[in-house]
Amino acid sequence: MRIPTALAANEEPKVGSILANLVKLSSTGDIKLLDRIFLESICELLEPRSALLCVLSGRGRMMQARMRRNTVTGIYETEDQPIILPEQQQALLATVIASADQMEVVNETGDILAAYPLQSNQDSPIYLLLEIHSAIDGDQLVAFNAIKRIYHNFRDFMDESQRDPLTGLLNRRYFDSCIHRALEISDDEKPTVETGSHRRMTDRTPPRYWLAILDIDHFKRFNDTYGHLYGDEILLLFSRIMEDTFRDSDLLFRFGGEEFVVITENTDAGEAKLALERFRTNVQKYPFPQGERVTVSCGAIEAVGSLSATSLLGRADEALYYAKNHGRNQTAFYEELVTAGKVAVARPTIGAVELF
Ligand SMILES: Nc1nc2c(ncn2[C@@H]2O[C@H](COP(=O)(O)OP(=O)(O)OP(=O)(O)O)[C@@H](O)[C@H]2O)c(=O)[nH]1
Repeated sequence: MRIPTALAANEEPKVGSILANLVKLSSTGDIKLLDRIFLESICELLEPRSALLCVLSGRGRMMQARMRRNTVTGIYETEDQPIILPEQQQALLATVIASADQMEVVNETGDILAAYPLQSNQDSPIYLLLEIHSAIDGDQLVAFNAIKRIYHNFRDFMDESQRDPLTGLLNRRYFDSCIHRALEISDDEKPTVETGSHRRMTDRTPPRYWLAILDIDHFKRFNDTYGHLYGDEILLLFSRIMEDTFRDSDLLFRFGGEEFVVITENTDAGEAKLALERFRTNVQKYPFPQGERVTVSCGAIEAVGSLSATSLLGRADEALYYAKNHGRNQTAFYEELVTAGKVAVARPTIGAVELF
């Protein structure tokens, strides 16, 4: 994605554009978008060579988003690829992570490298790393601090409203907006064959998504045998296995109780099957406390755009029901069950309403 910089070199930041950024920051309901708007705002205000946002996950992994100014066009470009930071930037970031204090150093080309802790007291602390030509002046500093504070407050708020408090996974409420976005993407980017018109076909393989409901088998037994706290521990460990097995880009939810959902991107059904089977066996192999063996049943379906979120969940649930009734500890794909005549084809629905 490219964004034009609103400011020419050496021009004073305009109050209007800063206010517009603050409004944008406070009006999004999506964490990834919030991170991007924050970086855009920082780029517009300070015109750094690059601005990098690092989010440390509880498991020590680092998620990054970076905007870097194209030296020819002057336009900022976001980088989606994993970033390997130069040694000096890595060292600076490590120092700031350890000290939780902001820090600046001058690099070999005379630019200032500055690192700021944005949310160092959270489970997932966030840091901002800037490469800037000259020190931030007084006016810029006021706006910079305001943008940082607003970003911090909204990210806190979103983290709380979108996450399940026990496991830290995304919650049921956040599911609706995510599934709609996944469906829009999978529908819009599907290759189309149109006679007479020239809809452009790209070489890029369109993304495909699978939705799976993951339900711990006989979970009630753990609560009944060892008590509710032990049950909570199982739920927490189960969610960690999800985080360790699925990709960082997959969306992981706890819907409530012992029911979890994953939206996972794969190239084809075979790859989706491998990912879910890997998860199922990882749960089965995991050394849970008290030597208990925990297993999971999964019901999965490809998330195609022609189906509503309600239909997708309903069909994944049918596949899960089948898995539960045929021995548990297995993954069932809705499409395969329909082909094999093991479940009836569901009638099309819009939202929760059946069409005929
Ligand atoms: N520890 C704990 N238990 C919960 C929580 N939420 C729901 N439960 C319990 O989860 C259990 C779910 O049991 P059931 O729906 O009967 O299903 P199950 O025992 O997992 O059996 P199958 O799904 O049929 O394999 C109930 O005993 C709930 O009380 C929670 O947050 N923590």
